[in-house]
Amino acid sequence: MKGQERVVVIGAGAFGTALAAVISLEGRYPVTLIGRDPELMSDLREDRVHDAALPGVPLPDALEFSVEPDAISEASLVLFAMPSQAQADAARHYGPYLARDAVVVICAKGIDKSSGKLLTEVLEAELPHHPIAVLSGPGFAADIARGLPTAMVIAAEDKALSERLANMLSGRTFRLYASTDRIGVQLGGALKNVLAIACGIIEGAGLGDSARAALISRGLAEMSRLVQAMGGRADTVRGLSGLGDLVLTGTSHQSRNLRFGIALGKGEPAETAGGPLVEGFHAASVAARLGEKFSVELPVTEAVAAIIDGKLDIMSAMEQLMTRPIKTE
Ligand SMILES: NC(=O)C1=CN([C@@H]2O[C@H](COP(=O)(O)OP(=O)(O)OC[C@H]3O[C@@H](n4cnc5c(N)ncnc54)[C@H](OP(=O)(O)O)[C@@H]3O)[C@@H](O)[C@H]2O)C=CC1
Ligand SMILES: O=C(CO)COP(=O)(O)O
Repeated sequence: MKGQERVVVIGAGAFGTALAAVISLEGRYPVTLIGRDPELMSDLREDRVHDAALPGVPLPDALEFSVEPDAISEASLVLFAMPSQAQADAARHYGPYLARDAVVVICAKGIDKSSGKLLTEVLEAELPHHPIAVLSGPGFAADIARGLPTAMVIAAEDKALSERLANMLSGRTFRLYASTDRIGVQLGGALKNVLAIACGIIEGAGLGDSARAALISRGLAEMSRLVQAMGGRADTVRGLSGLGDLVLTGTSHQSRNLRFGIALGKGEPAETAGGPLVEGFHAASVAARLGEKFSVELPVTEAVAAIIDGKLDIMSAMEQLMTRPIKTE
């Protein structure tokens, strides 16, 4: 990244708009938000509010909007803020417009379902000449956009790059920590969604707050095992991406994953309660398969995947989890 920095955020949904707004508000770099719907982008330019995604939140005057992919050609930093299952398509579509030394940041929390690969692997295959970083951690789009204090983590393989990105994107209300553990940061973001669904199931089925606390700590142990087996650092998930985000989305009704779990816990079928934006709905089965591939026990993740697939009912899942062989902690 040389010369004048320019930031582009692709994906004019809740998270993309919130990120573009909070970065633009600092006034340090020109920021453009790219969406696909010309009418929406024109309304955003005109009204400076995203009624569907962030109702009532004013967007900064300096924020630019575009539907043109070539708006990214001047950007030194490009944030991919579309859902996990759309990241590969987006890379194929926007890749040809990237500037030669542009850095790409994955802002989704999931695993690619069709390949079973981490999103960094998917984007590296599509965009082999660009460094790929990952942004994750606890932060609801609405909180970020409203200027409430939020801390997240940004991971890049290169330490200097991760620190540069954290400095570049942090501001008065949005604070980023730097990491070099892209595997831990991504898996923390993807697996916490599955565990937030489990917290929701517990709530919806009336199984009590003690069960939720047990699930959060045993879920964390599960995340650490998979991260380590896949080459990441176990302690990463005890930070913002992992524990931090699990505490947020496992307890706040703002979370779509928690709300989906509550609906399951109340007996709604997964097909009607789920949707493209419940990332854990997609990640559960693929994470369970990763557990098998890397010979790691993921009992909670496996139970959530089986409940979603209609292979296990909630009370049987609970019995299975409670009667596993006794272990040391
Ligand atoms: N909402 C939140 O609080 C947070 C969300 N995240 C993560 O951010 C990701 C996005 O979530 P969120 O913003 O809430 O979802 P939204 O549905 O609000 O936004 C998704 C956006 O992605 C766009 N999109 C979908 N497919 C493509 C594609 N192939 N190319 C370009 N754009 C595409 C959609 O555009 P269109 O409308 O044209 O389909 C839409 O604008 C998820 O992985 C989520 O886990 C992370 C932290 C917080
Ligand atoms: O990841 C999030 C906040 O950190 C958003 O969670 P949900 O996708 O469950 O709403």
